[in-house]
Amino acid sequence: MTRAAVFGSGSWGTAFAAILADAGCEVVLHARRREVAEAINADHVNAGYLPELVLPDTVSATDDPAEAARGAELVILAIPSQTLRTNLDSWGHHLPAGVPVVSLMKGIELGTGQRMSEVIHEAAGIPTDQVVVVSGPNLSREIAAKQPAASVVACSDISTAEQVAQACAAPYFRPYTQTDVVGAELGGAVKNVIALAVGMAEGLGYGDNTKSTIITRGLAETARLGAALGADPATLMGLAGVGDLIATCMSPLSRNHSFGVNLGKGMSVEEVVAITSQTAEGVKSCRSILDLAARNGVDMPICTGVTAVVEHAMDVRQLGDQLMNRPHKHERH
Ligand SMILES: NC(=O)c1ccc[n+]([C@@H]2O[C@H](COP(=O)([O-])OP(=O)(O)OC[C@H]3O[C@@H](n4cnc5c(N)ncnc54)[C@H](O)[C@@H]3O)[C@@H](O)[C@H]2O)c1
Ligand SMILES: O=P(O)(O)OC[C@H](O)CO
Repeated sequence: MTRAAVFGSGSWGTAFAAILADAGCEVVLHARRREVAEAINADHVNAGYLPELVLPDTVSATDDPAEAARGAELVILAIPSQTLRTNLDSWGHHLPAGVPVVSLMKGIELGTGQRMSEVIHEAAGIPTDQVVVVSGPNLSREIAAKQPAASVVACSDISTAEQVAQACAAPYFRPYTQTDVVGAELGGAVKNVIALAVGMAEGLGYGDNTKSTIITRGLAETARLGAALGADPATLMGLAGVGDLIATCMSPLSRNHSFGVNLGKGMSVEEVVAITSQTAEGVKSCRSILDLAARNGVDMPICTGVTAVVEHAMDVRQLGDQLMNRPHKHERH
């Protein structure tokens, strides 16, 4: 039985712990707060995040990172992107050597413009051929309800990707292996910003033509960034690209989508943050994605507009006009 350590006991870390357990792993979940770990051990439920999910007996929890990491044959990281480096600086030295380290995060680090796999490599010294990315249309509440879904397991070393895919293959969770780590990570990070834009459009009262237009042109700007950074275009047409883009942009369960809806309805960023208890990665990563695009000479008009709204440089009601009134161009450019 593979022993897996999951760091981050929020929505996705908890749902992924259940996937691993249902795939036959013994799982230790690391929670920052002792009372959360104790409640999970006592009740087999993480009430603050996924109260409807009863965790199997093979999932236990601890607030001690050394204890979580001890003997792990597989490490999973499911914490907010902008706090990953601080977390790894604090307990990354406990991670066992020579085991796959899986990123579930969907963001780009502010300041450095690094993808999460790059942060893991740099901050925890994990060799790149042991860093794995799992990304796809995986809304945690649907996964927790054991509704069928698939995902991409990407690693530069295909045998490591296959090892991780084997460990997380559950009856309701179907992994597909990949070697395009860059494409998988960009698809996951940029779709959050596009989902904010779709949410804003919905909040402003626009319908499905508008939303489909944003999704499709959002995919176009993701593909341009991917091309500049060496991603395989096919990855962005797959589960980690268009698959996740559709799920996140269309679902009321998406935190990014919901955040955008509230902005479109006229709430301020601060007001939405105040009522949002979970991570909406696009709000922080819009700036880092835009900086990464600028450094690579890539035009990302939807990300530019979303960032302007998030940073108070533009009223949400101006976003549509700004996007519609740009010079006309060929669809492929
Ligand atoms: N929830 C989903 O449906 C889902 C699906 C796929 C990917 N993801 C990605 O997984 C990552 C984690 O998302 P989530 O939904 O589990 O988030 P969440 O907000 O539900 O949970 C975040 C977890 O990280 C912990 N954490 C550690 N250090 C922290 C810090 N300094 N500040 C705040 N929290 C800290 C929190 O305690 C919490 O357990 C994100 O990058 C997200 O985009 C989420
Ligand atoms: O709730 P969101 O917007 O963070 O999206 C969750 C997942 O990334 C969907 O695949």
